[in-house]
Amino acid sequence: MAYGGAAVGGMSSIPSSTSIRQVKLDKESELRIEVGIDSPLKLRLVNGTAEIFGTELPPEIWISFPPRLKFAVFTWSSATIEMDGVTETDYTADETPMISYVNVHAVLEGRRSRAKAASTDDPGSSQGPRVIVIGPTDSGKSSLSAMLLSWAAKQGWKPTFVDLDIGQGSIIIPGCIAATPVEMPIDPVEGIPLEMSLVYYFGHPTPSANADLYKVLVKELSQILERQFAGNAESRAAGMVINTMGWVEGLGYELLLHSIDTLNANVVLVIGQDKLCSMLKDVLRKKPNVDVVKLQKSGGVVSRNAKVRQKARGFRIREYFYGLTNDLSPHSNVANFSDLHVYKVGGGPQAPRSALPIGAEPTADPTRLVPVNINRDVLHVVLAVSYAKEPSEIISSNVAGFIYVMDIDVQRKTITYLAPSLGELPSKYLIMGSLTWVET
Ligand SMILES: Nc1ncnc2c1ncn2[C@@H]1O[C@H](COP(=O)(O)OP(=O)(O)OP(=O)(O)O)[C@@H](O)[C@H]1O
Repeated sequence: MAYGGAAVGGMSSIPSSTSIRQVKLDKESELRIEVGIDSPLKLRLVNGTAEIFGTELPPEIWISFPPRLKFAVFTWSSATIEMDGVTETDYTADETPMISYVNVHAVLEGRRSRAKAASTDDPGSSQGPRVIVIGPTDSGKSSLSAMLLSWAAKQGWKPTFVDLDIGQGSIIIPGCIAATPVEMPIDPVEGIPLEMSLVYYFGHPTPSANADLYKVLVKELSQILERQFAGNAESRAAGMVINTMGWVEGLGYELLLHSIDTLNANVVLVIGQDKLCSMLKDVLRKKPNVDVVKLQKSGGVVSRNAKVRQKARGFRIREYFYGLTNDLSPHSNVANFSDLHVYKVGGGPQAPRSALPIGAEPTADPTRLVPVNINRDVLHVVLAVSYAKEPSEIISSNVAGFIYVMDIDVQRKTITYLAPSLGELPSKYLIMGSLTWVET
């Protein structure tokens, strides 16, 4: 799911067709929609009040939702909605977990207010809630994170959104861990504005490619956030909402525990899994300031298989360069092989076997930098542009953005790449993972 921006309604226009359908929603019910795969859907709130994942709909304004978007229009009171266009499905539901979600929000609000009132000299009590949302794939983690952030922003807080879900990547592109302050309710169409985001590139859609690097990057991100919180009482009191990966077993579970620990989460929300919830309660019992809360999964959450997820990753990358509605104009540039330094991170033994003590097994160094010779293997790869000033800073540096390799001319030793903006890249150090994309 893509979300972000200032307010719903950036893409309004008046529908031309006469096929407008009206849906009346009763108190605490929702209209669940999957937009058709080929054309957008227009929708407006005719009367009452309604919200999409925590962001209120403006009255009377037609909003265009892009193909394939899945969402729910929920009302606390009652609402009349009009739709114009094709949907894969749309139906109303009056059983939702929204009351329990908003109750969590109310508790978090109380903690934020108490943190704001506390003296900033007391780092413990001036820290607002650090909420981590955990659950299997397709349990509604991103949607719940969006609601908690939007409801907080609506009340004037600027909570920090931390996205550790490298599989989908709701802040920027898949393969990243990222954080950004959320200053306004999130626009379910436009996504979160990127300007303030802090992004680290892991490079793969699953952590198993290099789990130790994932941990290192979560640690880097947390250190920067701690520094920011130390100097900013407002964002410290607003706290964080952390979205996680849907891998909750084995290594995935271990990485979740690592994230809880590293980011000092003090509210653990577990969606829809009793076993996971009780495991976490058990292991976190020794941390009395951490609350583990089980929440019900919404029946509206749409499941996505591996193929759909893979496609969604491609759409996300396309959206980064071209915008959701082709409203961005990326630039293609040409550089010489010698102008760019591409590195892969991790892999390969740390030291040759001959250099190790007898009997010792060579271990892979998760943060080892491996220079990449630019050749046809780099074609169609998405590369992160590091802020590093020298190679030794690559692991600890966040990234400025991404380029996409469109063409490699081995004879002329030139590389043609697509960049989101014109001009020189902020750095010549590029990180390569396994993320590729074929422009369509
Ligand atoms: N109540 C709802 N009605 C309709 N669609 C919904 C509802 N809640 C969530 N969805 C949609 O279901 C899909 C999966 O939800 P979401 O992304 O929140 O799950 P997730 O647990 O974060 O998934 P992942 O583990 O893949 O990141 C999304 O497209 C989301 O917009």
